[in-house]
Amino acid sequence: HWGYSKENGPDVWHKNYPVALGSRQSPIDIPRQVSHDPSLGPIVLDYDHCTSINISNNGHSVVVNFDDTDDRSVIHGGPLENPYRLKQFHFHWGGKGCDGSEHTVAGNSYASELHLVHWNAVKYQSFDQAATAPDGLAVVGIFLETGDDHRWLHTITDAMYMVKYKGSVTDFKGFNPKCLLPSNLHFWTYLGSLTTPPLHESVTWILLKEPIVVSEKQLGKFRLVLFTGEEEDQRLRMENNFRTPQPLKGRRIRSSN
Ligand SMILES: CC(C)NC[C@H](O)COc1ccc(S(N)(=O)=O)cc1
Ligand SMILES: [Zn+2]
Repeated sequence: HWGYSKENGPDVWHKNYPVALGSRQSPIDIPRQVSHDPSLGPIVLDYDHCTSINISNNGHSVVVNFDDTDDRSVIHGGPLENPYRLKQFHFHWGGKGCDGSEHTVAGNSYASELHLVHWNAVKYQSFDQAATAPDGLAVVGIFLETGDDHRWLHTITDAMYMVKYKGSVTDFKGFNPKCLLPSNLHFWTYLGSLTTPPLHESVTWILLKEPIVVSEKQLGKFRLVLFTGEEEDQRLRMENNFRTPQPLKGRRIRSSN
């Protein structure tokens, strides 16, 4: 099965997922100069009646899942022609003192990257169906840099204790990811893919320019989570669960204000 080690990591994913060598793969490096598109309106995250359900360890990341049976939590505006429904969010991070973001900015990585995953419920009947369509998904990427404690991240890192092992899941209700947003929503946007298998080329990426700040101590709690299940002999710490930047292949990246 795919993972992030030498024998099953990003460099060999193309063997089982040939789209890994495709023309709109993610993540990418965001160059210093990006064309500013004044026609790009602001993105709006309507998460007021947010409905988180649980938090789980899927063996690749820690995921907070949402009830996506109606349009209670949606993102719209920016490059999007429809509202997209919030399905889950998860993180990618590095090892102790090392960077672990997936996208880079002018060649620079951040300590971690948060992905808020949404799907186009106007055009498609389910997340899995939307995930195979070129306009099916919209993922908001938020960079995490180290500094002071993040005032709300502890609710997530405390819950991570409960999902130490692959396959574990625990209740996680009433969490509104709005508390994880930076102060301004200026963004870059481009057409890309899932950054893990099945690597479907179905994602409109919306990357926020302003990182949020979390402490090294809080990031350390991410690394107490394991890639491996409770019944496995090996105990592999979950860290460096990121794919490195992929070829741009002529794609345009647009910048909001
Ligand atoms: C059946 C298939 C579509 N299921 C997909 C699976 O849930 C993985 O979904 C995802 C969702 C988001 C991402 S990322 N890192 O690009 O935000 C990667 C994989
Ligand atoms: Zn991700």
